Amino acid sequence: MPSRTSAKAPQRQHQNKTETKSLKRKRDQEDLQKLQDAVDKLDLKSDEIVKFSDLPLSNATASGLEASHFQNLTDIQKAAVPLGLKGKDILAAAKTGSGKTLAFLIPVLERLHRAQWSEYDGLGALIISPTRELAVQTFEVLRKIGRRSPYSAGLVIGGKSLQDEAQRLHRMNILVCTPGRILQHLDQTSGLQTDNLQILVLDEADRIMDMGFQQTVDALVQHLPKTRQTLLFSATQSKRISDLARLSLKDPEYVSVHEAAVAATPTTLTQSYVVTPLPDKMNTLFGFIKANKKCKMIVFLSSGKQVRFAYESLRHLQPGISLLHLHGRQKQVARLEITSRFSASKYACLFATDIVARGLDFPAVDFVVQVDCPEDLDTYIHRVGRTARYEAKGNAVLFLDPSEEAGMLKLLEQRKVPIRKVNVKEGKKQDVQNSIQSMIFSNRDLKYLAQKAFISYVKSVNYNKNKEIFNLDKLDLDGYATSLGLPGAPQIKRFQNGEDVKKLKNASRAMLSSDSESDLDDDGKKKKGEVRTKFDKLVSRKNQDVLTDHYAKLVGEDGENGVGDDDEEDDFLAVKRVLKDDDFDQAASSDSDSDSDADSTSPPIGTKVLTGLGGDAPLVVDSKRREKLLQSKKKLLRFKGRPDKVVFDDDGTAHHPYRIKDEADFQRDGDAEDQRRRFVEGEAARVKEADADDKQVARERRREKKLKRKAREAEEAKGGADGMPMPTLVAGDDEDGEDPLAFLASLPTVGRSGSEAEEEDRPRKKAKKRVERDDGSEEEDDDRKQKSKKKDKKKSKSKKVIEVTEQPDTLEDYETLAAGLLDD
Ligand SMILES: Nc1ncnc2c1ncn2[C@@H]1O[C@H](COP(=O)(O)OP(=O)(O)OP(=O)(O)O)[C@@H](O)[C@H]1O
Repeated sequence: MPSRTSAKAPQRQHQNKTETKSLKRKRDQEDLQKLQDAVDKLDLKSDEIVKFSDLPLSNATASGLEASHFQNLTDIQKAAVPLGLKGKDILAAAKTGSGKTLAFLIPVLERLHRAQWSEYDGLGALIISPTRELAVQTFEVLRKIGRRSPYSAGLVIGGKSLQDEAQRLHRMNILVCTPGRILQHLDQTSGLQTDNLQILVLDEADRIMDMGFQQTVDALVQHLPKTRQTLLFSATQSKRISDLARLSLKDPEYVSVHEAAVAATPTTLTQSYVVTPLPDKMNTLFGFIKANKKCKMIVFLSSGKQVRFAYESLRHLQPGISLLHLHGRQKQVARLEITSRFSASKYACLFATDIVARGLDFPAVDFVVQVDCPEDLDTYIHRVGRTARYEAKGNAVLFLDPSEEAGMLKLLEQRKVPIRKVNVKEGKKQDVQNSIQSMIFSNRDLKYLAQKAFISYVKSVNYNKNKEIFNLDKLDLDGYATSLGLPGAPQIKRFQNGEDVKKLKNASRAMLSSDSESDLDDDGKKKKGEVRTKFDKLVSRKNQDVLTDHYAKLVGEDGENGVGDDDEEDDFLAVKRVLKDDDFDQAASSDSDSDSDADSTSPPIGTKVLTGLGGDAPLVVDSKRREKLLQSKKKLLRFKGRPDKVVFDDDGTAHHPYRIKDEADFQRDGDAEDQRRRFVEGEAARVKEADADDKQVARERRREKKLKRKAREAEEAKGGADGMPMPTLVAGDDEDGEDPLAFLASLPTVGRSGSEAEEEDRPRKKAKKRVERDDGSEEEDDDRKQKSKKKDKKKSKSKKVIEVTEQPDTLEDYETLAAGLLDD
């Protein structure tokens, strides 16, 4: 009797467990229905929604928000979240720093919750950001508020092997990505299914929908189902009908909480402008930085070259505050490191391009300084929005050349941006021009950077269509070049024509100022009794060529320190140097017939002659010279004749691989047929021997693998018994078990653990099948237990990919992340 009771006990236990689970499932269903009812009943005009706890949210999201210390909703959240919960398409606009990120992340998590999304359902939500930094930031907020949610989320911002990323993507429920990279995956990664996509979010939507991303976004949308919900957010939202059509929005709700506000910028932001002529900008900037050493500030410049030059030159002048710089041509790891260093700094000055203008939420920024005029008012609004975020105060300063003042003020007024004029205190001004000049004199890299900075600045002004503000004719370019430490302003071919160009080209030395010319005798040497400064010597030096040997070595290097090719400088400012006879020797000559660019007497359109720099020939820099050189190398191959193939013997002597025997020697070796047979037999014996060796090696390898596997299984069994987590392996892992993408991970499944969580997450159909089979015999039951144990083991292995992997918290983690995931 007792034995029968004890045999029935496990069966009863199992039954109890199953009942508990089915009860729990029933309860969950009821909760879900209640939640859905509450969302349906949600009054969009209600003033009673003040706290997140007033919203009908899942427990996971509510507790994630609470744990992240978010309690009260901001205006945009009050307006957009209820609409988002109801599944509406939204076009939302609200000032910078007003909390738009949560306003779209909460509807994302809730939509998946109410659709009972599980890891097996694939991609449910796609969040697109225009820059990698912003994508990383959004991913971080998602991790914070989604810490109790069961979904896996990935960050796809490019930079590394597409294949490595591809292996993981099919497991992700939410992806935060940049447009280019996700399109690449949608085009090439077969495992990434978007058929079920529930919700698409475009953060900084106006930027993503504009010209730069137009084709990418259109192609991207082609991959997505039309039934999805779409949310568009920005501080400067456009309501262009064409954009709405491109995204197939369904009766979109336009939410603009600050439309009636007196200012388009945060009320806690103090905005001023300083009129400082272009040649004085560096002095004013340095003075400003020195006067605000106990502050955190972002200095915006118009291009990466400007940023690099300002950073490199001013850091040598040691302003007494830590300087950082950020631009799009830095390596991804460096970009992330700088972003997190600046975030963590109390006092620092970050020189940056507009890659940080949108969305980034650096804590406690005191000043935003716009040294170069923003390209449009939207850019102005986003740039100044890096300070005075949420409820904090902040200051923004705009440097304007006198020629930019009227036009810019008109724009600011039109867009309701309150700004006042301030003057720089004379005593605070710092003259850094001489220091920069002497640095340039001793540092050729810096000189090169200064030239590039000058060119890119002039180019940015010229390209801008708003000629009321951006007018090259009104700028003192010579003075600007001198302020960058350059001996003279490069003339721009586009503004010269016909005779002027010839004169410029032929009168290279004459192009020096008449003063310096008169200081020199015929040999270019100093006249008796004249005092010549270092700077005069620099100006009159013959070889002012920016393509020094040193630079030539750097050409082609990319990234942080390289001063390599510049994609951006190919057009009217692409400058070109006349190649000397011995420069790229044959390359120039072989090019000369087809490519008149190399001809020193007639520079083509798009060529810029550097004047005022001295030398026998006009100095021309060609940003495409590398490609041309490569092309000509190809051409040169034609004249080289056929290549010879050689093999090296053990002594390193080269031989031709095949040697034809002398006829007499061949006859001496006997009948041709006999020789053939002997050769075939010999080779067959050699192949057989090699085959046997190969088989032996393969056998040994198999044995080794088997031993390894057994050892691993024994260890796993031991580890399992100790309650330790099993090592995680995913398809595509290499043998040593390293997971190349461990960082592309999940929001942890908190609140439920182990098999319980698994049970819940498994598709309901499968669970139902198991319940139906639960009344089997004892024997069958044991059998099934064994099988299910094996199954569970398998599942726990695959599930751990999602559960065990850690999110990147430290910079090193991000480096790992970068190693696997990153660049468009
Ligand atoms: N409900 C809230 N309670 C407290 N702080 C909040 C709340 N919502 C957002 N914040 C904080 O406000 C800051 C700005 O939020 P967020 O980055 O979402 O602004 P944004 O509107 O997206 O700005 P931008 O237009 O510059 O992208 C963040 O530091 C965020 O943590």
